[in-house]
Amino acid sequence: MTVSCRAPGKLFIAGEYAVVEPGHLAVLTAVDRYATATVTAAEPGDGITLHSDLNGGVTLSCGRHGDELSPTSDAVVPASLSYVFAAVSVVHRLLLERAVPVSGFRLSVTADLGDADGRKFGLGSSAAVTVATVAALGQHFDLGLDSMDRYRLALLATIAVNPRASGGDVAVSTWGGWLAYRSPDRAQVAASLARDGVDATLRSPWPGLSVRPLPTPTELTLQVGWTGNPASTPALVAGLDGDRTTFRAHSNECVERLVAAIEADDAHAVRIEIDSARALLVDLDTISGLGIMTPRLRALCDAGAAVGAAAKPSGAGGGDCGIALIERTRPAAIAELTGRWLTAGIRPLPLRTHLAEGDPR
Ligand SMILES: Nc1ncnc2c1ncn2[C@@H]1O[C@H](COP(=O)(O)OP(=O)(O)O)[C@@H](O)[C@H]1O
Ligand SMILES: C[C@@](O)(CCOP(=O)(O)OP(=O)(O)O)CC(=O)O
Repeated sequence: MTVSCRAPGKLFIAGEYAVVEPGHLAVLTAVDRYATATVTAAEPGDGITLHSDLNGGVTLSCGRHGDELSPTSDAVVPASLSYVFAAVSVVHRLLLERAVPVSGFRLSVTADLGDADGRKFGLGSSAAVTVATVAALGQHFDLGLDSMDRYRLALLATIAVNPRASGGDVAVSTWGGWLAYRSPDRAQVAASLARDGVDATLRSPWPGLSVRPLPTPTELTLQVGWTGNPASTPALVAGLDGDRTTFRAHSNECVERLVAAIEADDAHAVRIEIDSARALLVDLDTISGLGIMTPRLRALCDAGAAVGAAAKPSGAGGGDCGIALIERTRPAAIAELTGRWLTAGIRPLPLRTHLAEGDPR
């Protein structure tokens, strides 16, 4: 028996950086690029084997030591398998808590979230890989996990690797479509995990967390441009020291208005709030000197302004992708936008929204 599950990548629409603080709001959308996790039962005696297609192929054998999963022999977990290993470890602990017999398996993960040369676009490969792994193991062991369980397990795995991660990417990779997300207090969640275990933490309150599916805008199309430069999100987030209360408050107000505009399918209001979100990021960048706005991201936004699209960096900035929202009824302006991006060395990515289950659009 083989089980295969895929999970989509993501783009931040607004709320980056603010959403790192528990209870703060972001809007994200899932895109039609995926990570896929495949689980097959192992031959008797073969234990647990993890495999990723990254870097030409990486394999790790794992075994149980006490209640923990760890690499067999003295191997360390390679960075390319850190999220997969963390996800398997969390599910493994849940299996032990539920007294489910842990028979051996081979888990293999692939992703198409970068280009053919293996360069990542910043479409949330770590979250997609983590969510796909949890989903595939949940099915393999018949754990009866719903979306909230899968999100929570994937977030527990994610913060084991990167404690500051907001989990917005994990949420949108779980639910798909457009999503309004408020991040939970990850320190409290981690404390609950250490104190009460996985199963109890799945059922406990997660202060700050809220997840709300949004309708996909009908009048606007999302254009995505890749700067060609990969960025390091943890390094950028770590640089965000000092008191950012004002930025976060303004961001929250802006994203709340954006959510209302998306729910009303009001294209004009959506564009206004995207412009405000960009202005807030530009101010944050100026005050903090983080390097969010690279010359190419600035060019990407300037091209948007020149054709009447609302454009901004997506995610931590410093490279990766930017987005532009523009009315579907303006094909000439869309063509001009992509032409300007190409001239500025920005590669348009032909991405579409990965719709949430049951979304009629
Ligand atoms: N195909 C894959 N197989 C296994 N793990 C992957 C794969 N793609 C990405 N990852 C994990 O995600 C990490 C990259 O995460 P990150 O740098 O945050 O990029 P992103 O912005 O795409 O999430 C990798 O180091 C690896 O641990
Ligand atoms: C700064 C952030 O709010 C947004 C970062 O978004 P990116 O899209 O840059 O993320 P990855 O590419 O997946 O690392 C940090 C966070 O929310 O954790």
